[in-house]
Amino acid sequence: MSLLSVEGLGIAFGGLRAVDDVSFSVNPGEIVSVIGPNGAGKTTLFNMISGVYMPKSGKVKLSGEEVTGFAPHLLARRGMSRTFQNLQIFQNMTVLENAISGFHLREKGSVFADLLGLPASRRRSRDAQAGARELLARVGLANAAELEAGNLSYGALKRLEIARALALDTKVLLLDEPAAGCNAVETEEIDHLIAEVAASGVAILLVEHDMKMVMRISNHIVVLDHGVKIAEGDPAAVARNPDVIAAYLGTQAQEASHADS
Ligand SMILES: Nc1ncnc2c1ncn2[C@@H]1O[C@H](COP(=O)(O)OP(=O)(O)OP(=O)(O)O)[C@@H](O)[C@H]1O
Repeated sequence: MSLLSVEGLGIAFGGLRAVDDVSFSVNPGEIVSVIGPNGAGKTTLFNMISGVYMPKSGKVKLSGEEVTGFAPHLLARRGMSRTFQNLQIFQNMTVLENAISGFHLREKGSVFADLLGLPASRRRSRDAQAGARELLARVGLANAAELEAGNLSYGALKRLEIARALALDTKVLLLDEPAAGCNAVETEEIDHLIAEVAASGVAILLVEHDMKMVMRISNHIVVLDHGVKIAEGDPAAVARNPDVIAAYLGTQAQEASHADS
């Protein structure tokens, strides 16, 4: 069974159908990317899947259970986490503290138990610390645990954000432009990390503008244009699809005519 399935998802802003009747699914270990020209509806689709926007139509299912419009923390408890285009890292905290913060969404303990330092709360924080160190090792940041996050390179910050999103026994990981702002070396490190996470059985949904990266790491690509799914398939099939070529060439032609005028 698919870990994530999106069935006929749609939303409109005013009269504009930003996403219209989009369906696809992501299986364990699979990397699925959503691409499309600017304004195609990628971010809006992501926001509906991750509980930021309530869809007007359609369903989101996690392992067969309907979770349409569930708040992000409820999705996280069911195994779905996301990263954001803009880094959500606490720059003044250490790398380890940032990774630990990823564990707090799952915790059910009371604030009073934490304030009083009760045994259950001490155990939880020991577990979170051990889990966070494991995650840092997984993303190649074990040696940076005690550094202030603000001192990390941009690529390392992006990997820290992925580590934090993995803290919750994540089964479905949504990555919003994980390589944005990264140089070629950092992008390659993120490539490897995403492939490694997928190989561990996590279902990955990716929105990314770096087309080379998308073509390199995706098993399956969904193409949106004006809110509608115009194509899907493996990278080679999508790259030679005439509708996809026309959608991208159309945007370039528009940009060129704006540049001329
Ligand atoms: N909150 C909103 N209110 C009104 N219109 C919106 C809102 N969010 C997005 N839109 C519109 O919906 C359409 C899809 O936008 P969206 O940001 O999802 O596209 P995108 O594919 O992510 O674009 P980009 O590649 O530029 O990030 C656009 O026409 C956009 O102007």
